Amino acid sequence: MSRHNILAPSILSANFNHLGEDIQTVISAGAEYLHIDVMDGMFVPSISFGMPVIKSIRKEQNCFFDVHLMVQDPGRYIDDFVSCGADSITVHAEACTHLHRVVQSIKSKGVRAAVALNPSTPLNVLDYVMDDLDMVLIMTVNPGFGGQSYIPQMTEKILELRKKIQESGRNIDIQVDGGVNDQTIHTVLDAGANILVAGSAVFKGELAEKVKRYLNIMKEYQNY
Ligand SMILES: O=C(CO)[C@@H](O)[C@H](O)COP(=O)(O)O
Ligand SMILES: [Fe+2]
Repeated sequence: MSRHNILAPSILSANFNHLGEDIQTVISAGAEYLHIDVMDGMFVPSISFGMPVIKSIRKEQNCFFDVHLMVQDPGRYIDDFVSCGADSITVHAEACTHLHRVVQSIKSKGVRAAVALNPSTPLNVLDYVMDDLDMVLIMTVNPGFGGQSYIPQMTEKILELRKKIQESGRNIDIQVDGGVNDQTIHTVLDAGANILVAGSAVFKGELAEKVKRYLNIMKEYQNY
């Protein structure tokens, strides 16, 4: 079966002094998604950036905005993130009291809907929303910071999710986020992930070279 693999550089690890240029570099090198981490200091300990920053990037970029909301009760902000340019919105299952309602609200705005699971959250919390999802995000670190190490037990979780999706005949992307780098990229692709977020591995290196190298590796897994 043919699989569409996508690289999603996370700007959390970018140098904000020249953010616009660096985004252009990773997109020109072939990255299809731009991963945008929003943190509220409540759901996760850290605070990153929000709507004004995204809006301002959107003025100069028409690439795909993959917005990862690490925000408590994200249903309050769906309209805002759609109007600042999100193409896909990911909410955490753990942050939503009414997950089904939030997913419906994202879909009703005509953008892609995704749910993220923290490392300790089991896959079965998705059972009754799966039909409405375009993507599931398996967190391979505890959310909140860039530059953490991949949690090895998450490989089993990715494998299990890939099996579940295959058996159901659904067409749902599996995104992984956290600790994806030279050491772990083959592991997550082997396990069945097809959208790879990479923050520090891309932005702390030679940007274009890193993106191209990862895309070449991902090509080897197209017929998985
Ligand atoms: O959502 C998050 C962190 O919570 C991420 O998207 C990070 O930005 C990934 O960074 P690396 O682990 O790739 O450095
Ligand atoms: Fe993220």
